Amino acid sequence: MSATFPDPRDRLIIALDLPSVSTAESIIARIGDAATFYKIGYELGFAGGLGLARELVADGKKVFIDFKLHDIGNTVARGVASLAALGASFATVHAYPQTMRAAMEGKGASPLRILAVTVLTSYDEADLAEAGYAGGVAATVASRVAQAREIGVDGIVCAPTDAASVRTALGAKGVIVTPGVRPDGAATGDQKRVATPFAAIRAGADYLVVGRPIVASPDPGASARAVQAEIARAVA
Ligand SMILES: O=c1ccn([C@@H]2O[C@H](COP(=O)(O)O)[C@@H](O)[C@H]2O)c(=O)[nH]1
Repeated sequence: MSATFPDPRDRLIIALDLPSVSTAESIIARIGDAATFYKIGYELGFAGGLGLARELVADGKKVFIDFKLHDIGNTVARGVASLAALGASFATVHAYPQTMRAAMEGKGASPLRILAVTVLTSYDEADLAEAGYAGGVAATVASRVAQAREIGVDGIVCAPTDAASVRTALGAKGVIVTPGVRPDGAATGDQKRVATPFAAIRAGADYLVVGRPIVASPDPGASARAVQAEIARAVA
């Protein structure tokens, strides 16, 4: 693991994949102090969520902006500089070398950590082949992690099922963030490479991203605390 976490709450990142700021605010209020870290992606980000991100930062929460940037270098660097100014803790880019270099340049001396997305957790071997990548999931993840490490990116987003091999390739220094996390019995939805919170932490993940199993739960605070209890069991 690349960091120490005195509080298991800090290792859970809740994905606010919700249609409006008011819906997100209501879920955040119900979760209360059970969460310290929120992720904002396309759905909420394109519905006014960047203002909410600023408010969360002002309230002392950590914010992950998950727009998975990929564009010409100048555009990526300037976009990342704006996310650094917003006070985000994490931001994602696709793991293409030019994009990763531009993002590292754009963040400058800010504490924003750039995470490179390897192979989406909704992809299996057939999806990757259909997208034109012949090498298979494990080899593609390995080659992207090697390039990310060479460039000096701060961390990696990968499936929990890839976390052990990514940790070996990355060494102790890089951060590993795993979406595709599902408590036992939770619906997988469109996620294809999944594991439980316990297994993800044991495989070497630093942070777990969990969305629907928490934000669509009848009691989001209790669901968040259940994931954190599993994280605590995994590190005990
Ligand atoms: O490979 C990836 C990269 C990012 N994500 C994001 O994580 C959450 C997962 O939400 P769930 O509801 O827990 O499935 C979502 O915001 C994705 O955009 C990912 O799933 N896989």
